[in-house]
Amino acid sequence: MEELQKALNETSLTISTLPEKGRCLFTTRDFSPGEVIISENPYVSVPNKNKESPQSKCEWCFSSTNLKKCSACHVVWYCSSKCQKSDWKLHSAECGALSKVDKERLKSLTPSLRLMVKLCMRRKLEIQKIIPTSATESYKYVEALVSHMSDIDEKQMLLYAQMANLVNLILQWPDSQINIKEIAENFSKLACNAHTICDGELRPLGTGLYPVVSIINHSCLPNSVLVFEGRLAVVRAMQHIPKGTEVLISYVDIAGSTITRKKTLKEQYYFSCACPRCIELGQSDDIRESAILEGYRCKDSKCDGFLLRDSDNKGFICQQCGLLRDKEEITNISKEVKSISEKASLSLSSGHKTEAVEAYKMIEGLQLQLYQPFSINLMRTRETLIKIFMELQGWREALSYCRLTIPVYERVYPRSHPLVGLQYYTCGKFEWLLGDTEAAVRSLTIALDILRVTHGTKTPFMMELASKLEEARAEALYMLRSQD
Ligand SMILES: C[S@@+](CC[C@H](N)C(=O)[O-])C[C@H]1O[C@@H](n2cnc3c(N)ncnc32)[C@H](O)[C@@H]1O
Repeated sequence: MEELQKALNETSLTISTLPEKGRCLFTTRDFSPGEVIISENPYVSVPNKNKESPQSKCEWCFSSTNLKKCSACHVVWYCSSKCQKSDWKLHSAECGALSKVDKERLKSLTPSLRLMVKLCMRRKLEIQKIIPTSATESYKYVEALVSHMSDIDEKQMLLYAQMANLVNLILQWPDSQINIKEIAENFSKLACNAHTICDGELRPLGTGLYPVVSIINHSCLPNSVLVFEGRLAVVRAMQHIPKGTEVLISYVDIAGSTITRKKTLKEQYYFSCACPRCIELGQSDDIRESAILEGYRCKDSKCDGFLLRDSDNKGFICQQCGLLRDKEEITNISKEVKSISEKASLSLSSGHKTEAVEAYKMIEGLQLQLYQPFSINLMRTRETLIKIFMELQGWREALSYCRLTIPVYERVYPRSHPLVGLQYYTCGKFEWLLGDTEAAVRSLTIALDILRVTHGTKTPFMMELASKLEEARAEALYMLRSQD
């Protein structure tokens, strides 16, 4: 760790340990908004391949274009010989094992199994000195990661043990070289330390283990943000961070109520969050906010009061006008939403997009009767409608739903959050496509102001955004001049 501490000193960071959090990363100088605090290449990474992201991706850079399959294992793809060469030391070892796996077993080779196979391979190659270690890259930093083995239940433990056995079957190493218990523990480490690698628009591309970035703890009011530039994890300051402050990112979607966030963090990361937002739990402002985000609306459609469960458990009482909303009425609408949701997702997965639009619009209508206008469930339904309308090239409908989500985004995320910037970016793109140049300039300007802090300015994604804005500005100016 001394070696790592020395390397971190050069980037104005220091590792400390707090009894309630374990290891933490602190700043040793001030950081300005948008400044890179730390960046790290993955120790191991693997692209995703699932229903939501079915296309193959380059094993090294995650690109989905110009792909060629590895001719030996037929599992891994590369977009260029440069990427193939960069991955060669690790892949040549993995390739040998994968080529021996029979076709049936290959079908059940999930990204997490592959990530673990790569982790075992990298450890072995480090011991054999085929892959060198450095001050920031070494298996010893994987060993230092928290595993929460004592917190996981028997069922989970059994699952990890079964997965470890599958890894063993793939590796086919002699008994002396394999430690099933260590592999099972590493699965547990991946669950609370690995990061989803996303593109500039925060769409998931893969999973990576970044042992140094993994030292950073969580807050529901983070001062930093983790984004990816290809496979490189980059942590940027979202605000001014004074010297001596703990660097904090958010591990989960911070849009939920305090109860929801705390529950997710406890289930996945085994800690009780005591961040400045979470310590408000149970206070009147927090109760009100939770009821607005996740609770029901008043029976009187003209009243905008929030509802709390009544003491007799008959239903929910509006805190503004005192009306009772019957439990049974709420249950009936919720059941209807559930049943239409099942049909809607079925239509969507089977490619019947027009049918899916109708179903999601019905859900939206029911949710409008059920929830507050700032409801997170309602926002999620509208996000789905935006996605389907984009696929159907229904730009006008997509824009109107996008505009409806922005006030909710601005309420549930800090102003400087990348998701707020990206929603403005989406809105600006629709406005531009629909010829509303002035509105597009407004939306893209807000998007650029937010995203230059979270994403920097030099990535292809940010350069594209900047050039779109320039184009929109030039067109707006031209239109103004031609009106004169
Ligand atoms: C990715 S690791 C972060 C580094 C970790 N503290 C360590 O010692 O290696 C995630 C784990 O850190 C701890 N952690 C992260 N954020 C925390 C917080 N705000 N409060 C308490 N524990 C936290 C939890 O044990 C969690 O499972």
